[in-house]
Amino acid sequence: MTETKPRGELTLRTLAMPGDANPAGDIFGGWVMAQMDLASGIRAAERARGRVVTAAVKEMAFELPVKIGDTLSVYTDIERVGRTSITLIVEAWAHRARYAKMEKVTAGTFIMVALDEEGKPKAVPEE
Ligand SMILES: CC(=O)SCCNC(=O)CCNC(=O)[C@H](O)C(C)(C)COP(=O)(O)OP(=O)(O)OC[C@H]1O[C@@H](n2cnc3c(N)ncnc32)[C@H](O)[C@@H]1OP(=O)(O)O
Repeated sequence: MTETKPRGELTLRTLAMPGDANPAGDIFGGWVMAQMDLASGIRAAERARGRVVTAAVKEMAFELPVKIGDTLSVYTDIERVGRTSITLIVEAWAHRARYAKMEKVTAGTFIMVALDEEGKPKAVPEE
């Protein structure tokens, strides 16, 4: 990866722990996706000013591994607001435990949908 600067707002930071890894010390992709989903939910719920749900995840690629002890930072950028949906570009960056550098490890497109109290899609309010 050649990018040196994350796209979007820092939405979530967390630490990759041994319980999230395989015996080789590589963090499970599902754990990384879960952190990205959480960040999408936080950012989209702020924009929707209410409950949201993940409708789809697209174009996800794991380009570099996350290792035990890395700090994972998840950045979100709202690419599009539809009637009820919010599309976010989500990037996960690892701050390496042993090296003072950040690397983009994964990115994906998350589509979140605003819901009303009955769980039906509802219009995203004006900003
Ligand atoms: C907190 C969590 O993350 S929950 C865990 C995972 N997520 C879930 O369990 C969600 C389960 N799915 C659902 O509840 C429903 O399918 C919903 C609410 C996401 C969508 O319900 P639908 O009845 O299909 O709603 P509808 O057809 O009106 O689509 C709503 C919006 O979502 C968009 N959308 C729905 N599915 C997709 C998809 N696969 N890809 C892209 N956009 C989609 C639509 O384009 C529409 O956007 P717009 O209003 O901005 O034009």
